Amino acid sequence: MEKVRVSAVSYTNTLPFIYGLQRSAVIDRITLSLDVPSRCAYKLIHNEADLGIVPVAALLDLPDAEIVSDYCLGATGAVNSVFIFSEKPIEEIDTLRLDSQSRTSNGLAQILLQHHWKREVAVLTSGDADAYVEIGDRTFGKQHSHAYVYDLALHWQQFTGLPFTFAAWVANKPLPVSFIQAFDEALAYGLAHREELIKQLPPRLDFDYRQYLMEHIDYQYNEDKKKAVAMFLRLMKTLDRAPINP
Ligand SMILES: C=C(O[C@@H]1C=C(C(=O)O)C=C[C@H]1O)C(=O)O
Repeated sequence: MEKVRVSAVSYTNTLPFIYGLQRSAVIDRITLSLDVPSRCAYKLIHNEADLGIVPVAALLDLPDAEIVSDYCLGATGAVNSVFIFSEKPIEEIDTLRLDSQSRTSNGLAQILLQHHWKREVAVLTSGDADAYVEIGDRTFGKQHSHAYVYDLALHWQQFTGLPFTFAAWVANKPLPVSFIQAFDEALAYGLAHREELIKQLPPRLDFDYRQYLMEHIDYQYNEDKKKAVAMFLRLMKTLDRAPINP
């Protein structure tokens, strides 16, 4: 069989998965690329990859896709790496700039503005705005750099009572069951060895990697996370289709 083309997120949150894949025989059956989330989505949609950790918002553009793993990038409460940053309270913002690296969090921000905070806000993809969405490692240590900081997974939980799923392992075509099994075992191995991985990360005074990878990111794709995906996709369809990434 040809190698399976895998697109994984290039952020710290995905390192446990990479750690597991690199220590499994499955690594010889894949070509692995590391991409920002919006690019993972693009690759799956345009058949430049077969399997990826794909922002769940992109499922709307992937009619034949299947979530194939028991693991995801999620959170139960605060995630600590997906924010709206602002100098004004959310009640006073008129414009929001999206993050070009995101699909899901761009949608989540707009869902929360419309349905949770009940605000009508103009959405921009570039330029100056009252507030902006930012995801991933670029947010590390930035909690005190803005007057107002909204952790979007925390606000989703307050809005719905549910955990949140940012991205899930998605295949855009049927893959052999034996491959999927071996792949998932490699992911599980990486998660079980997070402490080893954390020891290898360069220490940072302004960010706690252990708390992030052991507590904030919640990797289990369980029933409540599935419910969250269904609810999120339903709410996405209620939005005026936002300008999103390719
Ligand atoms: C928790 C995060 O979740 C991410 C957010 C995504 C998105 O907004 O589309 C996609 C993948 C995840 O990397 C993060 O990046 O900080």
